[in-house]
Amino acid sequence: MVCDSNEQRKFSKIYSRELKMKIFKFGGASIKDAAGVKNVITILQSEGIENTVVVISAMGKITNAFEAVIDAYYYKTDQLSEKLGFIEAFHKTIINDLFDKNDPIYKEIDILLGELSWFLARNTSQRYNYVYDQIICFGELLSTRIVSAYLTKIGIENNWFDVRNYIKTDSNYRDAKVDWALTQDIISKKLDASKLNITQGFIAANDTENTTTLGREGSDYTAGIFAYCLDAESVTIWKDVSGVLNADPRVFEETTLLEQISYEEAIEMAFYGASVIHPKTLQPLERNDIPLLVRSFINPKEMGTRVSKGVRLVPHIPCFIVKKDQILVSISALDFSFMVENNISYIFQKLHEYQLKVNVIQNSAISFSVCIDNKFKNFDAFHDALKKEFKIEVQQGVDLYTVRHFNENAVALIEAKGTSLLTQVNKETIQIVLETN
Ligand SMILES: Nc1ncnc2c1ncn2[C@@H]1O[C@H](COP(=O)(O)OP(=O)(O)O)[C@@H](O)[C@H]1O
Ligand SMILES: N[C@@H](CC(=O)OP(=O)(O)O)C(=O)O
Repeated sequence: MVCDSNEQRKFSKIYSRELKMKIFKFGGASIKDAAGVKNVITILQSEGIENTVVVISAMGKITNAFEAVIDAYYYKTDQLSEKLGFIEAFHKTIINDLFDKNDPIYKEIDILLGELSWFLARNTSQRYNYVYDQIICFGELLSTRIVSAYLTKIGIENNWFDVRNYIKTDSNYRDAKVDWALTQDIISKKLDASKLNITQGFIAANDTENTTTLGREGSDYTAGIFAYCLDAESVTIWKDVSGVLNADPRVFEETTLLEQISYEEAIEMAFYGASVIHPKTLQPLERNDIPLLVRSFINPKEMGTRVSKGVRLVPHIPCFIVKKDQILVSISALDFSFMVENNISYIFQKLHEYQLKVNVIQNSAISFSVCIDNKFKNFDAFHDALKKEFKIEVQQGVDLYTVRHFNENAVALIEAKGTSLLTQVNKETIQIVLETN
């Protein structure tokens, strides 16, 4: 029988879709202890383990523990061996709970910790960001070795690989940019799509094989990179919450699950500071129209949130995003002249130079206000650089609330939390800077 070309196209689409890969990402919270590792394996078994890439972060809060090692090493404090001891003991406790004493994992962990000691002893570089990436990567190398070994122990064949041989970046340590063409070429040629693949999130390598990283909390982004390069069926990020909620549950007592949101909505939420999805993750998915599912590793039977193209927000309710500990700065010229293009562009240049992230901007004829994040602790230097030419008023420790799809009740809820210092409204979004104490 000869199929017409439409039929053929339909068939090949269905067929190729069946062969498409799934990408799963498990963050630190999901594997913070031995019970967490077992739970991840149960989820993999019930979801199906073929044609899958599993991207895994460092266990629990171990990346923070590695940052303490980096500081002790770089600034030569006497706490280095204590900080290293904590990391070793943390992982050994987990493997003691998961494996028999003669399991090869003990040797693998010792080899990795030996490589780390070797680096600490031999490194001569003074470049902080380079040193940071060469050390921080051991969190993900350790966690993925443990998960892979546990799968092997219980008889599930899997393919552990070093993601640094797949994702290639420039040499901008701690915030490296992906070389998409090279990465796609390597992934499409090397990755065995038929297997259960286990690899690291967050880390990558440059063209001289040095480790680079994609920015803190970058494992979601790694999942997005694999999904894009493999034109995957979907990406599932497994979290300790039921999905994307309409507010951060650590700040708001009552929250509602968003069952369905568009990429655009998710990008807006991430832009305004919602920390549940890493902002860079969505772009590669949106480009290839790959759905992102955010599901609970605590209740894996629940559907969670589906992020996809052009869909309505369901349910259509106000969504709250909070950024704590911001600085509100109001800047005006000393001679009361207008704040126009030339001085505003000069101020922006300085904000960029001192790595101050601007979250709200408002200007009037003679003053210009910005609400900023002082993540890199450069605010005092910025203030010193500007105070000779401008009058600057500063209010530290304020909170920035953003409400998407706001209504009267939502605004009243926020305003009841403190004194409103600045409000900015546009069609879908209101931003309120609050003093709360
Ligand atoms: N809008 C939101 N919806 C769901 N969770 C949110 C939201 N805003 C903030 N969170 C917080 O994000 C946390 C999950 O993100 P994160 O800790 O980075 O996970 P992981 O370690 O798995 O990457 C949740 O525990 C929750 O407290
Ligand atoms: N371990 C890295 C990368 C990451 O994304 O972790 P998590 O998925 O636990 O947020 C970090 O903590 O920054």
